[in-house]
Amino acid sequence: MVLRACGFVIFRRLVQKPPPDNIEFLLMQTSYGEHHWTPPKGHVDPGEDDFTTALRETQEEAGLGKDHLRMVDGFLQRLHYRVRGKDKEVLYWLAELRDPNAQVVLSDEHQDYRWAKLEEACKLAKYQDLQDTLTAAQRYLEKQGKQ
Ligand SMILES: Nc1nc2c(ncn2[C@@H]2O[C@H](COP(=O)(O)OP(=O)(O)OP(=O)(O)OP(=O)(O)OC[C@H]3O[C@@H](n4cnc5c(=O)[nH]c(N)nc54)[C@H](O)[C@@H]3O)[C@@H](O)[C@H]2O)c(=O)[nH]1
Repeated sequence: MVLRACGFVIFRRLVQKPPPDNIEFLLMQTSYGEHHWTPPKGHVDPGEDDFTTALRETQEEAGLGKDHLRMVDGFLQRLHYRVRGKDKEVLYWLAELRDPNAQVVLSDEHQDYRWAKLEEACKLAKYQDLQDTLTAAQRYLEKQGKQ
């Protein structure tokens, strides 16, 4: 059985800085296990579609709902890694926080969060596949900005 989780790479743009240095990614640190950092995401419930999971988990874990977010079309990353002997697939969509000052509200599952520029975000993310995902998001947004 393949474990499956879905979520959002969420970013905000700082108004006081010019692109591309104005992009910050949201990473959250688990309150359990090895206290790893990831964007909001979680397991797909039985019968639930992937995008609904991503929205639900983002609401539950970060207190950010659909109205807080602007979806970025055309970006979807699939990560594959092993967790406790099982294959896991994680899907991340990309969304911008509409109000860069909107408050993140954590659940019991996380003990800390950070808005981080790409370099710091990659350090927190630690895993190469998640670093690649964040880098792909940054490149995607920079490319969009040039069009
Ligand atoms: N007490 C306790 N409880 C736990 C533990 N574990 C879970 N719970 C419970 O489960 C619930 C969470 O439910 P959801 O929110 O629905 O699901 P997810 O968001 O999917 O949550 P997970 O944390 O299970 O999944 P991952 O983030 O995938 O971490 C799993 C492993 O993979 C590594 N890893 C992480 N990201 C990457 C990556 O991008 N790339 C690579 N290569 N590796 C990566 C990571 O370092 C770790 O070793 C919690 O409420 C807890 O009750 C635990 O160790 N102790």
